[in-house]
Amino acid sequence: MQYEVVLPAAGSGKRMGAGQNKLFLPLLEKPILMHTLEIFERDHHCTGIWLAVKPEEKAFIEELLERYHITKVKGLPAGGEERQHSVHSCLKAMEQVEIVLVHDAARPFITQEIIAQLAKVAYEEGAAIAGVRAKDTMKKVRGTVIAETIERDSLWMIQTPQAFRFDLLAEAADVAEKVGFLGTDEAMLVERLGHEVHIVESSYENLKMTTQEDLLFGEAILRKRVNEG
Ligand SMILES: Nc1ccn([C@@H]2O[C@H](COP(=O)(O)OP(=O)(O)OP(=O)(O)O)[C@@H](O)[C@H]2O)c(=O)n1
Ligand SMILES: C[C@](O)(CO)[C@H](O)COP(=O)(O)O
Repeated sequence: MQYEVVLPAAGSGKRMGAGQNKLFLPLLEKPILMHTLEIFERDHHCTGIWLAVKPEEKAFIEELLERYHITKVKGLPAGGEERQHSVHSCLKAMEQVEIVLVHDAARPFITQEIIAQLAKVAYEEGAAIAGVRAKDTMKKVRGTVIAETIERDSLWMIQTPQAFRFDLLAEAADVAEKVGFLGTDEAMLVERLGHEVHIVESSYENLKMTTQEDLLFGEAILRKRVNEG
């Protein structure tokens, strides 16, 4: 199933504490952003990449695209204040396609098998998101006191990619903007419209590089993959 992908890359990386966009930090000598881009560059089903960037970082990212021979980028629209705004900025710049994936540029370990499964379910059902089952006991806490232990069997930790029929996500993003709703993922915007969103079981390796220790885990994942060939 063919698709185009939106990669929000206009964050600040505050929780990484590196004093710069964390996507430029290296994992085994290659910037995190380029690891992510190479996955979609290599995937024959991906027909276009849209990268939301900070205007002041655009020229540097264009240099990186050339250096790493990334050819599928169709546009680098300006990102916004929040991740949702950055994604919306790409959706507004795109031509109508059948299936669009949204994937955090900060998740450089997604596999082509999971991407393919998401695109297929989105084609059949309209909306599909990646996630993994919660592994720890989950509790709601008020202040420092446990308010409730939440039944774990139905809890999933949600990741990206999130795949949609383009017109469904575009409408959901437009409505959210109109009413001033801010979600932490794209599925929330689609759920608000009353549309079912399906889960596709992903991998615990599909980490988001968020804090310093993620870089250690990330390098370990890359080394394992290199050793496995
Ligand atoms: N206004 C924003 C905020 C985030 N992102 C992107 O959304 C993805 C997930 O966001 P997150 O991990 O929260 O990244 P940052 O916002 O950079 O991190 P922090 O919240 O620690 O500042 C990242 O690829 C990030 O670049 C974006 O395009 N535009
Ligand atoms: C969309 C997301 O990756 C789902 O887990 C995540 O919410 C994005 O990160 P943020 O820290 O909430 O911006």
